Amino acid sequence: MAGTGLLALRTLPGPSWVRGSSPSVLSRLRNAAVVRPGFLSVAEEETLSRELDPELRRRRYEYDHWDAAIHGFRETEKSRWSEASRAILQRVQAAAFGPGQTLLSSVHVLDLEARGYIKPHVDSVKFCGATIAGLSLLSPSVMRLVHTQEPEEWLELLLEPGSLYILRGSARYDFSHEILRDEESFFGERRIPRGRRISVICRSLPEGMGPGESGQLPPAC
Ligand SMILES: O=C(O)CCC(=O)C(=O)O
Ligand SMILES: [Fe+2]
Ligand SMILES: [Mn+2]
Repeated sequence: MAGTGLLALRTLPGPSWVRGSSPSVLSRLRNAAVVRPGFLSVAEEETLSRELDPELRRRRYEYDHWDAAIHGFRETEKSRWSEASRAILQRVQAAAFGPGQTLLSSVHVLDLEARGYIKPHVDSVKFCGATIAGLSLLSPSVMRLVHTQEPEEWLELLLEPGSLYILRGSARYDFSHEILRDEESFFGERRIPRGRRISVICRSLPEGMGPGESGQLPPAC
């Protein structure tokens, strides 16, 4: 029947910050790819960006990530935080990670310039465990997840400033993730203009690695 696909997409169940190629992929990943818009209060967003901005500004934007996945970025691995930021990171840990999961001791802070973007990749299993949780600051963006074996299966997450996203299990292992460049930054029909975006990313330790071994990890995962 003509138009059925479109009708199906329009009537997909689920929150308005997650879109998917089909109802089945949406329901399969319901707990594996999660967006919590407004996770941060405006004051918390300001706390984080005020703390991070001066540290990031000391660096230059780069155009070749070691695995060539990220363009137009600068980054830092941060392990010392103000008390106010530590409280925020503890909320992230409680919201995204299970009691049995240990986190990497340093948090990945990534600053993408307005024309910066992240190409599709799966975070290395050598350096990162089952769960990735990221806070977005400053600019909205669209994260696209595509199944590595069946590329017709995809999900798009609308990441507004102040939102938290969580990728775990199948969403983390079986799907690549990317942040769309400005020219391609649409959430369905809706244009999401990209500006500078800072993300604060917490990851669990690789499976089977004890906290004592995390010192051997490379600076960025
Ligand atoms: O900026 C983000 O939220 C994701 C970054 C990312 O995918 C990575 O560093 O592996
Ligand atoms: Fe990644
Ligand atoms: Mn990385």
